[in-house]
Amino acid sequence: MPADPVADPWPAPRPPGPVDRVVSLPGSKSLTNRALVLAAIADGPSVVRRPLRSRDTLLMAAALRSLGTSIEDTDGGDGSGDWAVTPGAWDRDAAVDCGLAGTVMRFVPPVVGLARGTVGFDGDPHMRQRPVGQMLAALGALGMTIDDGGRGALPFAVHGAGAVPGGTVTIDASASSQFVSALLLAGARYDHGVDVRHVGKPVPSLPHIEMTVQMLRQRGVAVDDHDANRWAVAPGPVKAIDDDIEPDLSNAAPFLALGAATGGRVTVTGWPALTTQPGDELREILTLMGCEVTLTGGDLTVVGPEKLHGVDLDLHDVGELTPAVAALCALADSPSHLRGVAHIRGHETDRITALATELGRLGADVTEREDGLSVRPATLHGGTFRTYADHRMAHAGVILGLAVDDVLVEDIATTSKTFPDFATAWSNAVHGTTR
Ligand SMILES: O=C(O)C1=C[C@@H](OP(=O)(O)O)[C@@H](O)[C@H](O)C1
Ligand SMILES: C=C(OP(=O)(O)O)C(=O)O
Repeated sequence: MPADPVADPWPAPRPPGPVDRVVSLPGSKSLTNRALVLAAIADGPSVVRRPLRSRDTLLMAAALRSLGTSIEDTDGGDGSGDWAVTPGAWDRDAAVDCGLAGTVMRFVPPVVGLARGTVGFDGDPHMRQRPVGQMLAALGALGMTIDDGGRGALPFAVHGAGAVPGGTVTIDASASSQFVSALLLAGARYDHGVDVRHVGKPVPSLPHIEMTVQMLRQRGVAVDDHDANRWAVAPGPVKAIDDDIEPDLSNAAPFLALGAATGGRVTVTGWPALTTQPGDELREILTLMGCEVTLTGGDLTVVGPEKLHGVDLDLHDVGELTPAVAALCALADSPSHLRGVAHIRGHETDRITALATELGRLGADVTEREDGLSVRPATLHGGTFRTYADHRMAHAGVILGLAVDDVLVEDIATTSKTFPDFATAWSNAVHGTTR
């Protein structure tokens, strides 16, 4: 019988002293899933090099394959090679499992309009709670036929007619930047392109929209993002290009925290000099917390201070970093305020409530706010850190385990959403050479 991850939580390893470690990380989820979608609607075959192979990206590959795209492992399937993508005739009905991947639920429906067939979408139980209604309404306004039973949520079906008129559309994307990215990714292949105008509270995670725009431009697509809250994609082909996937800089957070929280040193290799990934912001955040941070020739090194300092941060643009940063704040010697992230209540779980609850259960002094958390210094103790099927909650749990004895992390395997065999990589990093 396999172990029950809830009944048998994972003992988070605690290093005996400051660590000195060099780590290489798997590829970026956000870059891999965009590269796959763009390759599938491109004007010829291409290769996604060093893709992330994790639950979210395997679900994306499966979704695109089910439409009729060929995605082949260039190494015969041992998991170390690239993905060769050949666009195919999208002429069939299909069923897409979104799992808990926002990128699958949001990026795939807009391209299904280009297919001929009816495609059903569903996912994990919590996926039915995650926001998508505004995006489905926008697709309707652009000329697509969606059947969501009036729920504005999973499960829903998209009826592809082989072409999408496109044009101008207004959307409230304050719940997720992925609504905008999704429309832009498909937009060049719509008859009139797409002109997306956001109306509502500020759009979160803007670097992820910049990532989308940059990847479209790299493929010869004209995008006008001159005005705030407006993105216009001109109609035309998406050029097939081979793409190298950067390491996932958001998943670097726990590994950099290993240096930060132990007063040790961790180097992450392959850090890009220029990137649209929000994880790059960790350099600034960790510096503010008292770390020494240097980027030399693609090696990012973090040296932790004797004691981390609290921070007052608006994480609106980089909300996915909140769980790791909140865990570090709970280890700091002064108060912290993390603001601007109301939208992360719609992530894999309500991350604000989950963090307040679980940090609090281990003794942290936390106040939950509508748009974030306040954390004051307190003496933490061991216990079970629940993860709510959220990979980044698991990252928060293991970070606490660096400085607190007997932290048990529930369902460590939930990290497979964006990181293959995280538990082994983490144990190796923690138990590596110590100074
Ligand atoms: O486009 C993307 O790849 C992502 C956008 C962000 O979503 P939200 O805008 O919903 O926060 C981010 O949090 C998510 O992890 C990945
Ligand atoms: C919000 C996240 O994921 P998703 O792509 O499922 O929205 C995340 O990875 O932190």
